[in-house]
Amino acid sequence: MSKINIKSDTGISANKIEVSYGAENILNGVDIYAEDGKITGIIGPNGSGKSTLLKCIYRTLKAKEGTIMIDGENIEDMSYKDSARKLSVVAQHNSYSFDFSVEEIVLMGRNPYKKLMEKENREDYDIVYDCLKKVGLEEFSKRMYSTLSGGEQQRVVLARALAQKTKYIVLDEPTNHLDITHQLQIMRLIKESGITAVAAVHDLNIAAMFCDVIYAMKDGKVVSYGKAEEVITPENIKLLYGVESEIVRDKNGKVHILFL
Ligand SMILES: Nc1ncnc2c1ncn2[C@@H]1O[C@H](COP(=O)(O)OP(=O)(O)OP(=O)(O)O)[C@@H](O)[C@H]1O
Repeated sequence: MSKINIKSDTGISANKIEVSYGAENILNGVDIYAEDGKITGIIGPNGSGKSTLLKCIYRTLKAKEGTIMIDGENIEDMSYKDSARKLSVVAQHNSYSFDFSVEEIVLMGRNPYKKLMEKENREDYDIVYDCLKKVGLEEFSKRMYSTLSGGEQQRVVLARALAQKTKYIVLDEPTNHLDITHQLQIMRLIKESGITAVAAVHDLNIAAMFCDVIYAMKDGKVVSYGKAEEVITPENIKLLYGVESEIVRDKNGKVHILFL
């Protein structure tokens, strides 16, 4: 693999990240770089370390070794409030200890801009309703989150992340639970919003359609990275998943995978 071309003052870089649970190494010196304005995809089989890497970036896990830099600043030197103004998250599993309405959950996206006990204002509500509209859920604002389907819940969590108005977003399988209409809607929304995204994506065709750069992970290491056509090859699919495949191009020239 060639050297990753990192700009030191913009984007998100994960540098030589190592994580272990007990004696088991989960990430073995992972380097990735998410360039401003691009969607960076992370693919790889179950258990390859995608979520673990994303958790280090969104600060629910501290790496044993290595650094995460956002716009040239080490996240360890940032307050949680400051990093939450830069980076929002759509995690893989989202449950709440108490039941909240959809509106209340999306309003949580405004917390990084509030002082302790400060009330939401008109602008916050306008942002919340604009984001609910973007994910097609404005009619659901008063519904309780627990009563929504898995796909509707996923879109609420995305609306909350968008309401945070960050430059960067981390998404752990954002199309999980979504039917194909909503998978395409959500990925287009992320692409068109111009937000810089780092996303773990299981569906290789979705990754090929929407990601500008793809990193392929296996056993806690990056084994390939580049544009979709460089990474999504029959050889890499065999290496990652042990499956035979054929790559064809759709009418827009995007790679499309046929599993054999
Ligand atoms: N808290 C933990 N304790 C022990 N092992 C863990 C813990 N969290 C994750 N692991 C292990 O780390 C490995 C990587 O997990 P991770 O969730 O990062 O994989 P992934 O690539 O995101 O997988 P998936 O595609 O299934 O979501 C797995 O083998 C998992 O069992």
